[in-house]
Amino acid sequence: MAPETIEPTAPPLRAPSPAPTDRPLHTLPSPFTASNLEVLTQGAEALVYKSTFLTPQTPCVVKYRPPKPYRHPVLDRRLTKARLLAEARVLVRCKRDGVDVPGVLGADWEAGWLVLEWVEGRTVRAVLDGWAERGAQEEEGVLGLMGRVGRAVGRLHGIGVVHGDLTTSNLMVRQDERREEGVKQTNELEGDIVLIDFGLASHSTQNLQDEDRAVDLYVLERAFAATHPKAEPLFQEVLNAYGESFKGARAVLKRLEDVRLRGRKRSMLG
Ligand SMILES: Nc1ncnc2c1ncn2[C@@H]1O[C@H](COP(=O)(O)OP(=O)(O)OP(=O)(O)O)[C@@H](O)[C@H]1O
Repeated sequence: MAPETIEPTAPPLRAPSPAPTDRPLHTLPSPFTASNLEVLTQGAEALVYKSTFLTPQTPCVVKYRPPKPYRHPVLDRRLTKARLLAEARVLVRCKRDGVDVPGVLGADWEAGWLVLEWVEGRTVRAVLDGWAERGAQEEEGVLGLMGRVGRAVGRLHGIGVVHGDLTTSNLMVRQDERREEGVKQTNELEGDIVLIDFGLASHSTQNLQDEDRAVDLYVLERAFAATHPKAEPLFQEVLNAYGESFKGARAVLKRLEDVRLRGRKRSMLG
């Protein structure tokens, strides 16, 4: 696809002056309406909604990147488009190569939205918080969960994708479908791991370095230490499973040791 060029008639490259009216910036165009959208999160970059615009029985996720009033409109549109396309491409690639991620159902990069498959379940963060509140028992269940997280990240790295923001909020535990059929899922620690939020992901078959993969693991390790102190001692299980998950995983674990060392030096220097 030919790169977009800024037409000579475009306004000069400076921030536009504030709009004279209080035009709402976060309005999604049709087919989205207030009655088929429910806000899930409001991040700095994106608004994430649960939507029933397809059918009331088929929920989906709408990820909307609203225009940034402080950015030049031409650059803003170009950046939004690039980010949405990058996220959609990585998700499609993952799905194709058997990594469990939400499917892309649609996108309109001019309007700034992406529609993704709804994952029935909870984030690993919520699951581990619940487990800690219940007294951090069922260690075996958490070890199993850790192993599945390690294998899921390994599969991702094995196809040449680095997530870029691996936290326990960006990993979901898919709820067992049997629950919908009335058979209660006995243990919420069970369920496949689904990776979400590929807004910062990068993909490359040639240039992906062990360093990038090791930094991905390091971010996850730090997230566990900061948000789940009770689960941290079990984190080694993530690394054990990761080490077995693809050819080259052990070299990444070796590199992780260097990344940790640099991290420690940095925190000692303040
Ligand atoms: N496909 C999905 N199915 C179910 N829930 C989802 C799905 N995608 C996101 N969520 C929920 O919405 C929350 C926010 O989503 P996400 O992490 O993609 O957005 P974000 O962090 O605001 O995005 P970005 O980092 O790209 O600005 C998740 O933590 C999760 O609870």
